[in-house]
Amino acid sequence: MPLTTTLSLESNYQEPYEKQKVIELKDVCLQYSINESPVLKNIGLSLYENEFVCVLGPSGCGKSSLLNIIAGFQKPTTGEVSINGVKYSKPTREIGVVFQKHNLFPWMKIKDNVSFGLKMQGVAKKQRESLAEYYINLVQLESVGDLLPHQLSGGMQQRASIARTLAANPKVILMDEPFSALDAITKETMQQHLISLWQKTKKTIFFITHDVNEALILGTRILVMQSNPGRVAIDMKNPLNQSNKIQIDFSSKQFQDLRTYLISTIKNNGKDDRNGY
Ligand SMILES: Nc1ncnc2c1ncn2[C@@H]1O[C@H](COP(=O)(O)OP(=O)(O)OP(=O)(O)O)[C@@H](O)[C@H]1O
Repeated sequence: MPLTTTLSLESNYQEPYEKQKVIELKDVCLQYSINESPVLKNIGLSLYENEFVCVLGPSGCGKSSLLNIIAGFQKPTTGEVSINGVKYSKPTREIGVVFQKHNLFPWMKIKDNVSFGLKMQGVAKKQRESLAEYYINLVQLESVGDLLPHQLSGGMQQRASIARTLAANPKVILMDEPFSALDAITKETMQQHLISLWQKTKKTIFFITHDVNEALILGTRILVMQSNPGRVAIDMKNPLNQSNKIQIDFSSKQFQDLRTYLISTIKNNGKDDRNGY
């Protein structure tokens, strides 16, 4: 696949017609204060059903700001965001968020943490217990449902956070560096868990990471942002990850070339000085 054809300062990514557009950002700009330059400028971006979108970019380029806008936590200064064609500017149940640090309630058992959102939605006790059990099993935490968050390892806590997010049955899951605080082995296991969850649940995932390998392992699509102002510099299909296969050959030339290409583009703030890979 010639990457050079996908290079553009604006996102011109288009999915085949049979895929449903879930999230759409039109001309989104963000300026935190009138005295400061814009953090995000003219972002046009669509996220489609069952996509796993990984977002890379230099520190401070606006990745989390973009995620906060999609989550409805932050209102864009101009431009609009819609889900299934309906504009929104506040958090919606259809979008779940998983952060770098788990946000489980420390005083609640894992099963109660997982069912908390359902309780808030007024779901009957029996039904929320059975849904909590289903999602706890899905993230393979069945033996720890009665424990408190501090009794779990970091990876297990993150899995519980993911179960809590999934239990609310959102269409889209936004993840802001969810595995960056984990050790290398746990991170790898979590990546495998997440791929398997994504395959089972068919959610749209928008996943911020600083780790190029992680983006290449997980993403079906990779965005690279540039800074000052934050824009989408590269929007490409991940040629290594188009068939839901979990194993990627790290020693392959294609993997190494893509990795070098992405790293060089991030270092050069969105520009690839080697004209493709
Ligand atoms: N609430 C805020 N108020 C003012 N400025 C902010 C706020 N949040 C972020 N910024 C600024 O916006 C810019 C982009 O920050 P953001 O956290 O979105 O970038 P990022 O790409 O996620 O960074 P990193 O990779 O380091 O997490 C930075 O200059 C940051 O200081």
